Amino acid sequence: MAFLEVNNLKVYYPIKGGILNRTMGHIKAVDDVSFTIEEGKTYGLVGESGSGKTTTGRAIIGLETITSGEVIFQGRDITDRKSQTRKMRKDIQMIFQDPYSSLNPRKRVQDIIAEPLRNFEKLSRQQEKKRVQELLEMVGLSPESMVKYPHEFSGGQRQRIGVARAIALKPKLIIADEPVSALDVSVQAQVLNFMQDIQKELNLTYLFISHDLGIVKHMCDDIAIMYKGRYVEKGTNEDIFQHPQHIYTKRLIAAIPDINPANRKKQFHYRQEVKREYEQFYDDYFDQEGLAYGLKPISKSHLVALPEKG
Ligand SMILES: Nc1ncnc2c1ncn2[C@@H]1O[C@H](COP(=O)(O)OP(=O)(O)OP(=O)(O)O)[C@@H](O)[C@H]1O
Repeated sequence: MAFLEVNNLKVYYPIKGGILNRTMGHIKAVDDVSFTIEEGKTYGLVGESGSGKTTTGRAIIGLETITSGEVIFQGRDITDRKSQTRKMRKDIQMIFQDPYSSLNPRKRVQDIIAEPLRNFEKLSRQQEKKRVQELLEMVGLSPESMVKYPHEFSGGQRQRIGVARAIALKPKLIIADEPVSALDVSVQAQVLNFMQDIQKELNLTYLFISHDLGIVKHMCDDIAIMYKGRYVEKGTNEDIFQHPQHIYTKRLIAAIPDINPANRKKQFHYRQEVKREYEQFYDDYFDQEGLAYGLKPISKSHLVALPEKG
């Protein structure tokens, strides 16, 4: 039995218009996406802005209405949020992208971290304080942090507070939506390493959402590349980085900056190779079905990426 199973997930948003505000069509934010995650592993969802990563994560946790498909968590169907038990809701938590806006600026750290505990567990004042202290210690912050407000912390520290809140209920699955993209590069590595440590310590499973393939390479066991709500390619970390099949994946890999001077020549040649393949693919694509897809071939640079070939 897979730990988390997502089958044929679709999330469509209606496009309203006209004087009667009728539904004129749909934005297919997630369009027929399926994957499984094994316990204790990290599954990466990668793609450019608007590809449907966040919607996928939010749909799993019940924050978006699912148009069709199913979500099975530890053998139980949790597609419909109403059917989720309190226990299931505790078991899946989310870490948000922006540690600056996701923490309530008017609340003290103690109240921020204790909020899920207050919703789900009946603890005495004393027990709650002890638990918050333990959580702060776990994420590497001092007990004095309890009485401070979010603005008194750096971005990396705030994301640690976000993690402390997410793990307060001892969840099993954490959906981490771009957890480090709002942070300085120098702090990103610290937070990512810390997330890996805590994963081992608590046997957590991650659904890791990112637009940054370099980070995903570092973090994820299995990876799916998304484009316009659909999968372009999925596989193990090795499949994706050592043997990418799709030109879109190859372009993303070619775009990862390599700061090691020893690799520059290799990377230059790889980029040239990918560019040639992309141009060939682009020509084939527009010969066959360019107009059907509704894209005007204005110039090659006009396109960020192309959909799956055939
Ligand atoms: N509530 C909504 N109503 C209508 N359209 C939406 C809504 N939420 C998302 N979308 C659309 O769904 C598509 C997928 O959005 P989503 O946020 O999942 O992408 P993403 O890959 O996470 O992008 P980003 O990295 O920029 O957050 C986009 O075209 C977006 O405009």
